[in-house]
Amino acid sequence: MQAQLKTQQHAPAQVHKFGGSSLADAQRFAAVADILQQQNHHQALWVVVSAPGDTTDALLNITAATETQARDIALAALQAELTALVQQALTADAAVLVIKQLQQWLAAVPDALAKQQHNDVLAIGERLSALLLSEVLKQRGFNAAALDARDFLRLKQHQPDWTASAALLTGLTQAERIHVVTGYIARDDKGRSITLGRNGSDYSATLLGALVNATEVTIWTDVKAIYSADPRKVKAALPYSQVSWQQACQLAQLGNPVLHARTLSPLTGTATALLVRSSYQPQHAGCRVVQQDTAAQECAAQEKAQQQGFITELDNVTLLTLHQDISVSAAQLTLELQQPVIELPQQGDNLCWLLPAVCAEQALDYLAGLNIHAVWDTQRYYALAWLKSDAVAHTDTAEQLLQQQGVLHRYESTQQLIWLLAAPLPDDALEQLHRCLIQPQPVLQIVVAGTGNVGAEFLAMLGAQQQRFDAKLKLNLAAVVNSRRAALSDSIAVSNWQAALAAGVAWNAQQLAAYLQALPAPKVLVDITPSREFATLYPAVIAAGCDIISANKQGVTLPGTEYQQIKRALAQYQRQWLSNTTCGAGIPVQRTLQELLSAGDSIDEVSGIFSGTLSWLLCQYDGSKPFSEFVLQAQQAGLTEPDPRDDLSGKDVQRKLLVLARELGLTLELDDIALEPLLPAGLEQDSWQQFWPQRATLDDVLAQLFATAKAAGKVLRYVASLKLEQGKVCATVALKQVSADHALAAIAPCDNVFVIRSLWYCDNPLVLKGPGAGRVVTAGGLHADLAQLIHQLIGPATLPAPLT
Ligand SMILES: NC(=O)C1=CN([C@@H]2O[C@H](COP(=O)(O)OP(=O)(O)OC[C@H]3O[C@@H](n4cnc5c(N)ncnc54)[C@H](OP(=O)(O)O)[C@@H]3O)[C@@H](O)[C@H]2O)C=CC1
Ligand SMILES: N[C@@H](CC=O)C(=O)O
Repeated sequence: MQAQLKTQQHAPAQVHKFGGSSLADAQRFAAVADILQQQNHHQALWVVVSAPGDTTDALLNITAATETQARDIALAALQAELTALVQQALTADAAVLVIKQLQQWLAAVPDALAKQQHNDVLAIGERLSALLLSEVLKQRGFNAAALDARDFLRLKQHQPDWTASAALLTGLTQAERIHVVTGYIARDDKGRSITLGRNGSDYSATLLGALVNATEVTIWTDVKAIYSADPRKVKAALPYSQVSWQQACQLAQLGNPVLHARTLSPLTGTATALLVRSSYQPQHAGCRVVQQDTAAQECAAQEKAQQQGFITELDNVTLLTLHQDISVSAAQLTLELQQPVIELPQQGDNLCWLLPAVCAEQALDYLAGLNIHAVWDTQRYYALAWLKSDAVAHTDTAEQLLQQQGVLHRYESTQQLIWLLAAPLPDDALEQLHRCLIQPQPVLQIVVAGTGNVGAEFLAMLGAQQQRFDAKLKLNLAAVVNSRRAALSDSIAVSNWQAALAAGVAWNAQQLAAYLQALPAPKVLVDITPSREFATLYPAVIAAGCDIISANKQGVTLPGTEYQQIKRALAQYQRQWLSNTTCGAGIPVQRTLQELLSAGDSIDEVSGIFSGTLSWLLCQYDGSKPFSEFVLQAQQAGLTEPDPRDDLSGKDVQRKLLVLARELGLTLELDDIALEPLLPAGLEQDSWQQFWPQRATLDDVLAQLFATAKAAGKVLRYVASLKLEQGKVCATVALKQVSADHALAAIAPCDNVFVIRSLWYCDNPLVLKGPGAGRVVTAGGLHADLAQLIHQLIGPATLPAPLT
C-alpha cells in the first residue's frame, strides 16, 4: 500500500545504515567513510546513523538522573568524550564547528529535561553522528549533508504516516547529495520527538528505504551474516549468505539479535533488497534477505534458503494464555510493548503468547483495557526455537537431548518447533543440538596457501576428495592464497579456484588471521608455500583455531625458539600440525616413527636417501650430457625445490634430517647437522637466473665425481644419517660412493630410502622406500595428512577399496 505514497524519486537509491558499534571511534567513522566511498555513486546515497558507541546509554542515564549534580557530571563526561571523538575524526577547522554545535545541544539538556522533553535529549547522539559523518565525507570531497529525521519522518500510533513523511522529505532532498540521516528518532502526529525503541535505527533505515524506493537497504553491523545460531556460543554456527523473507520474519519474531520484526515490515512485499553486512569485514558480501516475490533467478536462492535451519534462544520469557477469539494480535501487542511477543504454534482452543517476563504486567494491563482476559502462569522460561529446514527430517536425538535437560512445554508447527525449559542450555548442549538440527553433516573449512607446482595438484585432487567424504563431511574450500593475492570467500568452487584467485585481493598477515579467526571450526590451513615468512604466521593461525598441514619445510626447521613457540601455541589451542610431506613426500616416515615411539620402541639410527631430486639425478646421470641438463629435466618434472640449488646444496636434505630428529624429540638445530654440499662453493649466491650462466662449474665437478666412482665400480648416492649412541647425536649429510650391491644402490630414479634401526629392528632394519618427490606423490601425501585429520573428526570416511 505504501508504494504509491512514496516520494517521486526517479534515480535509483540505496540506503546504508551504520549502528553504534560501527561508529564507536574516529577510526570506525573513517572505516564507514571508506565503505561509502566504495559504493555505486551513480545511485542516490542515503546513510542512516545511530549514536556513536554507547552514547545512547549515557544519554539514557542522564535523563534518568535524579540529582542535578550527578546529571551535570555525566553531561560533562559525555561532552569530553564526544569532543575528543570529533577532534580525532576531523581536521581542526571542521572540528571547531561541530564541537560548537555539540556544546549547544548539550547546554540545552537541563532545560529539555525540565520540560520533560526526554526524547530531544536522546536524539543528540544520532544528531552528532549524522553531523560528524557528513563532515568526514565532506573532507573527502563529497557533497554530503546531515538530515534530522524528525524533519520528515512522521508516525501515528506507532505506524508510519507515509503521506506526511513523503511530502516532507520531497522538500528536503537534493540530487547528487549524500544525505546522512539520524536513525532512531522521528516525530509523532502532534510534532513531538519520539524514539523508535531499541534497534530503532534499523527501522529508520527500512522506513527511509521504502520512502525513497531504494533498490537496496544495507544494515552494516558487527557480524558478517545471519547465522544459524549465536556464533559466540556455537562455534560451528553457519554464516548464511542468503535467507528467505519468510525465514527472516520468523527469525525476527523469535528475537533474532540481527533482524527485528519492525525492521522488515516497511519492505515486506516491495522490490527492495535487504542486506546485512559487517562494517568490520566489508570484504564479505554479507547476507541477503530474499523477497518472497521471486524473480526467476531468485527461485534457486529461495530453494537454497529452504535448506537452511536456525536455532534461536530467548531467556527470561513468560507465557500468557488467551482465548482464541480475541480482537488483538501478538503483532499489535509487540508494537504496544516495543518488545517481541511470539505467538506459539496453537494447541487446542487457546492461544499461547510468549513475551519477555519484564513486560508481562504491562501486557496484562493493556489487554485488560481491551476487555481481554489472559492467564499468566508467572513462571520464567528459557525458550529454544528451531526454525525447520528441508534438510533435516529427524529430531529424535535432539528431542532426547532436550528431555535430559528438562523440557517443560513443547510447541510445534510445520515451520517451527519451540521448547520451553526452566534454565538456559549450556553451550555444549547447544553445539550438540546444532549438529542434530542444523548441520548433521559437519563442514571442514580448508584454506590453501601456495598454488604452484604442488599446490595446484593438491587443489586438482580436492574435488575427488570432496566426493569421497561427501556422505559424512563437507570439505569446504574457504580460501586460496598465493604470494600476490588471496581469494577469501565463504565457499570457493574447487573447479573454479583459479578464477576466484584471479578475482582475489592483495592480502597481509593481519587480514588473513582475522579471516581465519572468523571462519567456523573445524578449519585447517594447508601450507604449500616454500616461504619462511609464511611459516612465521603459524602461531597466529593456530590462535585463530586452525590445524595446520605443511609441505613447507621452513616451519618444521625454524630455529628452536621459534619452533617451540609454534609447539606451545599448538598445546595452548589444542590444535594439530601434520607435516608428513616435509620428509619423503608421500612416504609415511614421520608416521612410522611416531607409531614405533608410541608403541614403546626406541630409535637408534635413521639413515638413507632423503632427496628425490638427488636420487633421480644420480640415478639418471651417465656423463653423456652436462649434469645441469638433467637438473632442468628434474625441475620440469616437479621434483626440485622452487630453487633447485636448495636440493644441490644438500640444504633440503639437511632440513629433512632435522625434521626427523625433531620427530624423535631431539633439540637439534640445522647447524648441528654436518653438511657436505654437492653444489660447488659460491654458486649458492644470488638468484637461480644469475647462477645459470655459471652452471659449467657444477657440470665439471659432477663429471669428475661420476668418473671417479665409475672407475672404482661404484655409484654416487647422497646420504643422510642420524645416529644416537649413548645419548650422543651424530648427524651428517654427504655424497657417498656405494658399491653396486649396496642397499642404497638398487633404487629407481627419484626413490627415497629410509633405513630405521631401533630396539626392535636391530639386526634387520625397517626400510621404507618409494618416490620421495613429485607433484602427485606430494599432493597425495598432503591428502593423506588431511584424511588423518578428518578421521579424527568423523572416523574413517570409507572402507578400504577392494583389491582388484
Ligand atoms: N616438489 C616436491 O616434490 C615437494 C615439495 N615440497 C614443498 O612444497 C612446497 C611448494 O613447492 P612447489 O609447489 O614446488 O613451489 P612453487 O614455487 O611451484 O609454488 C610455491 C607457491 O607458494 C606461493 N608463495 C610463496 N611465498 C608465499 C607467501 N609468503 N605467502 C603465500 N604464498 C606464497 C607462491 O605464490 P606465487 O604463485 O604468487 O609465486 C606459489 O603459489 C615447498 O615448500 C616444497 O619444499 C614438499 C615435498 C615434496
Ligand atoms: N626437492 C625435494 C622435494 C621433496 O621434498 C626432493 O627432491 O626431495
